Amino acid sequence: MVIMILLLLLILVTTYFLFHHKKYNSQLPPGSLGPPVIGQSLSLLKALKADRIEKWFQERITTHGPAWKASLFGYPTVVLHGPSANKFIYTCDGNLLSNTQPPSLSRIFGSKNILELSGNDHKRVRAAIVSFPKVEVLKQYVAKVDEEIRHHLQTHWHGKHEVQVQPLMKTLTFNMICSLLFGIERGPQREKMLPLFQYMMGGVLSIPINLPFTKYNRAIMARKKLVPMILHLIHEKRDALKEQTKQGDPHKDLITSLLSIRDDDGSKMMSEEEIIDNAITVMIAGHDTTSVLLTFFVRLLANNKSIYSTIFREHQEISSNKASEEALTWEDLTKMKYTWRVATEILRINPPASLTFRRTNQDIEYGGFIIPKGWQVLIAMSMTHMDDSLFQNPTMFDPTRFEKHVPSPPPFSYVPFGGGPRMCPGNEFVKTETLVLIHRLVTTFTWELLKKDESFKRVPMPEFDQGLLVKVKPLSETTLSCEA
Ligand code: HEM
Repeated sequence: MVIMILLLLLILVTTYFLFHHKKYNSQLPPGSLGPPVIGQSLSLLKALKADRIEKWFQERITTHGPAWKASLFGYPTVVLHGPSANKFIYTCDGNLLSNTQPPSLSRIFGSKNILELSGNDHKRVRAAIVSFPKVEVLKQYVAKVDEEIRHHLQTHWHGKHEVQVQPLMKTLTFNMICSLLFGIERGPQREKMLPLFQYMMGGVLSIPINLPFTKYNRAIMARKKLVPMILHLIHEKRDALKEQTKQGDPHKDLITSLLSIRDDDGSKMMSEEEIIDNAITVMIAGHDTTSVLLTFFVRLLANNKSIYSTIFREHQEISSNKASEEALTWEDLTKMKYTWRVATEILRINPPASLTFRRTNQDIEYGGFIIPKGWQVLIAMSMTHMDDSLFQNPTMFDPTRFEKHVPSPPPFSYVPFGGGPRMCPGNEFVKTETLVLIHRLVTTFTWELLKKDESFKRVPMPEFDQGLLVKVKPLSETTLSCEA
């Protein structure tokens, strides 16, 4: 019954758009909207699952050029390609191109989440969010990140012969966001929250049917349980702030930061509801993306001896100047330049968030075409990453392309973190977590893939079939040859 109603709604929406765009027929980009309702969604989903989206997009770019129409996920869509298309999507005024999420997602994230906001509201909430995960603040937290990572390795890697990397990277990133961004220390509170977040994340990527036992329903129920927990946290942090107004540190964690931030006229910048919705959004936005990068990094080091050796030397050099249990510092991270270039190249070849959608709020002219009001606009960021006019030998893994002396790629061609006013505010946080983790991994363990060709599906985030199974050994038991 529910499926029938959903199908009917889709047919109505599609019919509306079919008639509505008739007046623009000659000005629409080339391409076809495909079979009613389904359009090309199944074919794109299939390509995502098989990790063949570049081929899928390239075939259509070759046929139609850099702008073409299709019907995807229930909406007529214009798909764009190229740095200027990226710039258009990332910098276009929110009144023309909105980032509105489907209502099913807003029920999980909450209606006041940053992704939904535009104009001054977006600026205000974003200013509050970026006040925490920025370099000046993160510098003070390197030892804390290091402690969290060493505890993770001690608990989940030491003494094990085999580990599943991807689920562990998810646990690590959840703990890292809890510790640094929410100020929730290890213990029962975190443990209660973990399954609730997992249900919510499962719901974000599910079919939005709210019936008992569906993934989507579990996500809605999880949000209901999580909201009072976050509210309690907000009240605790507000009381703590009041008690220590003089010596208190407003940058203690993201939630304290959001509570402390004031407008020019001294009034609060964020309501409790906004803090709750954005705490949830930050967790969902940061969790799978970061854990995908870390998982690909572990896989690369197992597969590429030459890169592994160079990284190993970089980190040995840093440890050789420190006492054995000494925590890492910001200065140490600044010496991990090669490691970050490797991460940058991983993000080029395998951007965790592969597609960016927007919706038009009015008819828009782009590249001589009309994109009618209510249509979707889509870019796949890996398409500019794999464009040989922008990156030489794009399929070759080559971190040297990000060396200082090599000219930077043209603006808006390298976009794993998006760009413009909505560019990911978590990128420095990701960098800190990645550098510290790789340092601790390569100076403590060696590992090899148990299944050399373990594949992954994009659903839409890359998910390894067996979670990326690796065999681990403590470094002390391994004779290493560091010859590149
Ligand atoms: C490798 C890890 C990550 C990647 C690849 C990534 C990627 C992105 C991308 C592409 C966007 C822009 C989306 C758009 O324009 O539609 C974005 C936005 C966002 N990201 Fe990240 N992200 C990562 C980690 C994080 C982390 C750790 C956090 C939390 C600290 C975070 C929080 C956010 C937020 C709140 C937004 C929305 C910003 C806005 O609308 O103004 N992300 N991210």
